[in-house]
Amino acid sequence: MVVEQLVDQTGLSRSSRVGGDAKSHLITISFLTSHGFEFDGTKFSIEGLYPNIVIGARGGANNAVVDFNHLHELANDAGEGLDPLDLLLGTEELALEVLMLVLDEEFVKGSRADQAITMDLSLIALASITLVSILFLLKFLTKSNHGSKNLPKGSLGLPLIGETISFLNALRKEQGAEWINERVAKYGPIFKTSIARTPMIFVANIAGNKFVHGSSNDVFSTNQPKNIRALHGECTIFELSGSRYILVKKAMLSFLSPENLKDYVRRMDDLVTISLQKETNGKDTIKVVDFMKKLTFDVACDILFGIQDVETREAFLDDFHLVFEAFAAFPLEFPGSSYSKGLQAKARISNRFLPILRKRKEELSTGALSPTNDVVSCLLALRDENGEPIPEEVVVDNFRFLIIASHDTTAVLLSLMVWKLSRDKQIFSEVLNEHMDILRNKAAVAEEEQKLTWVDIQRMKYTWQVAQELMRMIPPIICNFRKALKDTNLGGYDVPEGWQVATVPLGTHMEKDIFSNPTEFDPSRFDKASKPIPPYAYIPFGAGTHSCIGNEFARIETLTAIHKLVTKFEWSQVHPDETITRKVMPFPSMGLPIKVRTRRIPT
Ligand code: HEM
Repeated sequence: MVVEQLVDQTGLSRSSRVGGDAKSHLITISFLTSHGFEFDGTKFSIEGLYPNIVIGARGGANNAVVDFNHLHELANDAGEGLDPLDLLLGTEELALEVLMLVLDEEFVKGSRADQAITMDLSLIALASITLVSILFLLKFLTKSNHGSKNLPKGSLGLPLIGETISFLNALRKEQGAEWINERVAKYGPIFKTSIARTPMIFVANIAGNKFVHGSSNDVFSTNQPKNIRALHGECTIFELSGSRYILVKKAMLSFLSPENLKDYVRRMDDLVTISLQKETNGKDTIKVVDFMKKLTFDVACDILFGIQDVETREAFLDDFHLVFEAFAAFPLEFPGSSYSKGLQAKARISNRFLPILRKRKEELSTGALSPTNDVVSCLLALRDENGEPIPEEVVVDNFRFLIIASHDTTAVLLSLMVWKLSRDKQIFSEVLNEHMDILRNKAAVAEEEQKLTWVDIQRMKYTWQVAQELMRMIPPIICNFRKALKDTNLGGYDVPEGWQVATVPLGTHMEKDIFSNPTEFDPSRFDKASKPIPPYAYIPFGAGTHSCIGNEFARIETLTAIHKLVTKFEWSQVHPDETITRKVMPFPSMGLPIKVRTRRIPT
């Protein structure tokens, strides 16, 4: 049963089943070899990387067995829902990374690097007991630290792993709502858990959202969990506070406020038109997810940062993708892990960006460039209360932050829109009518005048309602993190200083007392005339002080791209059953390939 579960849930293939010990974990040789392990007939090792980790093999050449018998038994005895299977039930990559974590951190750390240790089954069993002893000791210590506190109910899982694997697994299958609902049913809308080695309190109701997002900055800060901060940087707008935060935010807002955005509509029209032409030229199939990621990246580079050079953009894009991948990876640094690759990519982005920054600085000093030219120039021209410029690190970190905040989020929304429009004829025909009306109104004017305007964007009401409903059911951002700066009380529970708190949009978005028939896709909920949505209930763009300042930018970009797509092309999904999967961000699982052809507009 355990073996079957492992094989089913990891998707690992195995050529034959050997052993059959229900409490052993089987990993196929092909899986290990494809991840760099070498097999010498009896045992595996990774030459070079991990000379002192060797996994015992038994039953011939087909399977390696990692025996967590004792871990399993002890976890069962503890009766706290601890499941060592979680260790190996993630994706192949996660399984390997977690395996490494367990072997590397707990078993092998103390050994001399030049001494190869063969971990045969009995050694692994012995090590399992040691591991469990350490884990329970840690758990005991963790508990005793907060013994007198009234913490929310919930499980912290295993100290090292917490509930990371089951959480990431649920997201991967777009079952985040189920993961949350299960815990809400068991523990209530405020519950504790531990993700990515960080104890956390999840909040899934309006009162909790209001308390967390509405509190002053001395109660909760937007400081991110360690693994996310390492990827974003220490000086992003989320990590800044006080006057430095206000200074940087004002600079960003000067580019993102609705008044200024009016001027970008034509430029967005140009960028979308050119990108679509390039992408569809000579092709009958395009991959929507890749296209949307590139489009939103190009738009941010061009409009916000004035980076027009195509080669520079492409080099940046590859590294940004590695950083995104790392957000979804188990936060473990070892050569070749996704997390390490993300950190290296982050460093390369900074190095590539620094010469651009220095050139802008020089041009600003000679007057060749105005601070209103782009966000970087604007940040460089800032002076703090002492008349000092802000450190370069702040500019670099916020360049990376803005690209990350603006690009994948909007690419998610656009991909979800195309996915939904491809499979729902009625919604598609209402959207098409809205856009054809706008096009018909422009038929009589000169070509240059046919570009979209701010007024046209305001007329795309129904299309935006579809987008809003998609973000209700599949919010691009799954959690908003806060850190308690002092002991506080949330819904009757103690929140210890230093703990991470996460509001979960799905908690209220799928609440039937707020959104009737929440599993039904109904854009009319967002029609002004229908039942008003209470504050802090609908939070895809967050709420309160730190709510998204790019929501209007995202709206214009989404509506412009959908306008061009529906009016210029007809398309159909290559895989009509394609589902949504979330590796942090929810994208169509196969990248959403569509067959496209130019739309014939009746004369
Ligand atoms: C569909 C697209 C987008 C979604 C769903 C989204 C979502 C969010 C959310 C949920 C937050 C609040 C996070 C929190 O409270 O912890 C946020 C903040 C932020 N977003 Fe967005 N965002 C989107 C697009 C954009 C764009 C296009 C930009 C910039 C051009 C942007 C810039 C920012 C910034 C700077 C913040 C931080 C504000 C602050 O801390 O004061 N976002 N976004």
